[in-house]
Amino acid sequence: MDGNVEDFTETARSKQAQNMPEMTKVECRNIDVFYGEKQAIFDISLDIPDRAVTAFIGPSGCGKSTFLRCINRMNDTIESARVTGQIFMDGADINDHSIDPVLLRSRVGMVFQKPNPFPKSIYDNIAYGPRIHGLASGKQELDEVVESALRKAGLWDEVKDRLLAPGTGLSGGQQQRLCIARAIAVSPEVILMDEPCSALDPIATARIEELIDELRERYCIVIVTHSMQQAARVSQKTAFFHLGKLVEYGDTERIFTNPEDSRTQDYITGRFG
Ligand SMILES: Nc1ncnc2c1ncn2[C@@H]1O[C@H](COP(=O)(O)OP(=O)(O)OP(=O)(O)O)[C@@H](O)[C@H]1O
Repeated sequence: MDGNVEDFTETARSKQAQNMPEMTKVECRNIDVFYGEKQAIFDISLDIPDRAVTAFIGPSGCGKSTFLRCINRMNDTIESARVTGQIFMDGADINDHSIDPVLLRSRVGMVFQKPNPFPKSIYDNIAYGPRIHGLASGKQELDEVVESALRKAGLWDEVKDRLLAPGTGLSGGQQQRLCIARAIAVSPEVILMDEPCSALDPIATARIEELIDELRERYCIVIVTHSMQQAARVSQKTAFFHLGKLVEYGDTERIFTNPEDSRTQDYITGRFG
């Protein structure tokens, strides 16, 4: 048979995705976040689409990271933090008492500002999550999961001959792609990225941006960025935050060319922030 079925299905799926109406993956409703007495997020409601990149932008301290951390319940790990409101992923309330936050965090992976590989080999950095979550039944299957994650993160060719070398021995950009591969290895549906390029040089940044563009065909991606150029390059949706409030949210192209709110206009034209 000419061409294989999987290729065909994937092509059809991505074609379908281009033509399909936008599907919401994560619905956030009336989110407030407090650190002790201090309120950091004020009544934010936002629908995040699947198979697209959503950028969170806004001046320092406006609450981008705090809001991002609500999506995988990372704020649960901060003692003073209290979150109210509801977040639904595929219609299910992620704060429901039946949801295991550890499992949730494998479905909603996170990549941080500074690459943070484990002090383990490249192979074990990737294999760690699948082992814990029982996602591979033997050595061969685990090898396949590791290879597949490294390929999707665009790192396989650079590391395939040194899988047992320490992850911390890679360059900064490679370490960040290793962390993306580590998130991918547990088959997430959503990937949260908190300023993933801020510690990288322009070439490594461009490589990560290309990767984000490739990954959006499969995942719902949310990226916090200080770079407006980066938001414009990689995202389809942009949310502008200011003083803990969501000021404006919409198609990236519109936000950057025709913002409705004067605060958004001032921020994107560099008048504050
Ligand atoms: N762990 C914490 N304990 C107390 N307050 C916090 C904590 N984390 C953040 N805040 C406060 O909450 C507000 C929002 O911070 P957050 O880090 O979410 O903003 P941000 O927009 O991501 O900022 P930046 O762009 O500088 O990273 C700030 O006033 C910050 O000081």
